Amino acid sequence: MTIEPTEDHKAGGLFVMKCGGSTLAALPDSFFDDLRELQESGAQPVIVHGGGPAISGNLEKLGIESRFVNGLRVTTEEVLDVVEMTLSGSINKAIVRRIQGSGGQALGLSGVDGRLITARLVANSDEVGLVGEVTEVNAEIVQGVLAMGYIPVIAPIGVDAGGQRYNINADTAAGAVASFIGSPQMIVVTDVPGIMRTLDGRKTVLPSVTVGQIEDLIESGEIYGGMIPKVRAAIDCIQGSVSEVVIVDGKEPRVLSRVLQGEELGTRIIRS
Ligand SMILES: Nc1ncnc2c1ncn2[C@@H]1O[C@H](COP(=O)(O)OP(=O)(O)O)[C@@H](O)[C@H]1O
Ligand SMILES: CC(=O)N[C@@H](CCC(=O)OP(=O)(O)O)C(=O)O
Repeated sequence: MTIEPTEDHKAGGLFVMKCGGSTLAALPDSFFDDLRELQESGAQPVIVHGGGPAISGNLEKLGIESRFVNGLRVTTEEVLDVVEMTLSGSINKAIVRRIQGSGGQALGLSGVDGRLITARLVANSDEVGLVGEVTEVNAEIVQGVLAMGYIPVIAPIGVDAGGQRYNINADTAAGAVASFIGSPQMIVVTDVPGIMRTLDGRKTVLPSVTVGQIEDLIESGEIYGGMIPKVRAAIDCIQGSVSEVVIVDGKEPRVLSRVLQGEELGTRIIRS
């Protein structure tokens, strides 16, 4: 089974949207109405979501401290139970319910289901524990769900051949899904209007940045914290089938359709 993106994908074809935990609760109903309209008009959205703040909140309730190394959660088996419960459970189903509430069709999955996301330990697992990097995404499952008329809503948990599960940063997982399914575009929906930098003492959104400029922005400290995995995932997937990654604020009205129509909104990360 193959997916044929429309000639002009910006008018509505296959695209991956990553939705951050920072913004999920703040997304207005109109965001999901826009998504439903896109689905009705023939677009093929694929959602990969985060949920970092909800995981930290659940860990805190259990008296478990959250620790991060370079933006990655230090993940023990005990932490992983909470990560999986939160991402594959409450967060995933909340997104599915909101899409359905707007009249759209959605099907929730985690990377474990059908071995959708195969992963292995990251190189610095001695520091971060059971954190995974993606080795493969089963594109046929994504294509099958889309062909049935549902929006796949994917929680970023990976699994290996031996059945071990891994916690995967949601930006990293979204970039890998975009690459493996051959999506021309990834839209990263977050809580800021794009990549910002301070110019003349004022914070301004950069309309576009190249892969080359990103390293300088990280080096100078202007890109830090949660923005780092986003831009790193962008760099990785832009080297493949994805031609651009757009970082936008989910509270912006009709943000998805406006980005897909090519409106200058947020920050576009492009090859050069
Ligand atoms: N240059 C930058 N421009 C905008 N935001 C930045 C920048 N550098 C770091 N950030 C931070 O990145 C955050 C978004 O990442 P994160 O909180 O992990 O969001 P999400 O949950 O959507 O993945 C912003 O709220 C902001 O604090
Ligand atoms: C390894 C790792 O750090 N995994 C993340 C997965 C969730 C995530 O990435 O959520 P956001 O998109 O909201 O940040 C975590 O445990 O928080």
